[in-house]
Amino acid sequence: MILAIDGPAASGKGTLAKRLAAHFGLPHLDTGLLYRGVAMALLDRGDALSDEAAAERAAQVLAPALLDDPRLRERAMGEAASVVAAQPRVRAALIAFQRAFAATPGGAVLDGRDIGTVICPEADVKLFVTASPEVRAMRRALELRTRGQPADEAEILADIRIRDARDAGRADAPLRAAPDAELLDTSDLSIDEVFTKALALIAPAIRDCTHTRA
Ligand SMILES: Nc1ncnc2c1ncn2[C@@H]1O[C@H](COP(=O)(O)OP(=O)(O)OP(=O)(O)O)[C@@H](O)[C@H]1O
Ligand SMILES: Nc1ccn([C@@H]2O[C@H](COP(=O)(O)O)[C@@H](O)[C@H]2O)c(=O)n1
Repeated sequence: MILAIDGPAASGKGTLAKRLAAHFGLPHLDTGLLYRGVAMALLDRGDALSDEAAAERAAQVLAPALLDDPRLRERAMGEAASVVAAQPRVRAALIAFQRAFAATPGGAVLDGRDIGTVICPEADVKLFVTASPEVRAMRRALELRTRGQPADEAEILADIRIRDARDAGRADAPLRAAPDAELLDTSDLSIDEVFTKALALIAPAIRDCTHTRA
């Protein structure tokens, strides 16, 4: 059973994906970390983020162990990731790893921007998680402050708007809901409420999937 969870930055898709993965006993891949890893490799080497050949090489040799590096979670890395993610050669180099993960026996949960549209268009469950930019900025600011990092909510909101526009506006695998995705706006929902609503939304697909395999 493959669960594809897409949505814009800080919408809560990762939180939901982790929770669903634990609930169904499936492995989870946060695919944003792959693009963050490519960006970090370029920045560490002093390569320009716009150097598509260098970015493609970094994507081809990306080591899964790198995905645990806490620097990947830094705010600037999200912005840098969205620059390299607009490059078709980078996206192409990361497809095989994501599809292999999705093909884990028993299934997997992947979250990102193009899981339901490009990586796993055949996914059994597709959710597109959103929240207003203001709510996302507030949640991200709270998250950063909890980690002891500075957080200016107005700056974060501006970043989020830029990232949304870049992710949705790129030619290759833009951020968008798959036509058969369930939409889930989390703006006015707590983390527990989002989980409960997601379970209700995906129940028919889970039932179909379980019956087909029985
Ligand atoms: N429903 C919710 N209510 C309140 N806070 C939430 C909710 N869902 C997620 N959060 C919090 O919002 C922040 C962003 O959530 P999360 O990391 O899941 O978003 P994301 O969409 O995966 O972000 P990114 O695209 O940057 O990976 C986290 O601090 C998380 O704990
Ligand atoms: N499937 C994906 C996942 C991510 N991206 C790009 O990476 C940036 C960082 O992602 P986060 O989920 O960690 O915020 C994001 O802004 C996208 O540009 C992607 O293109 N496809």
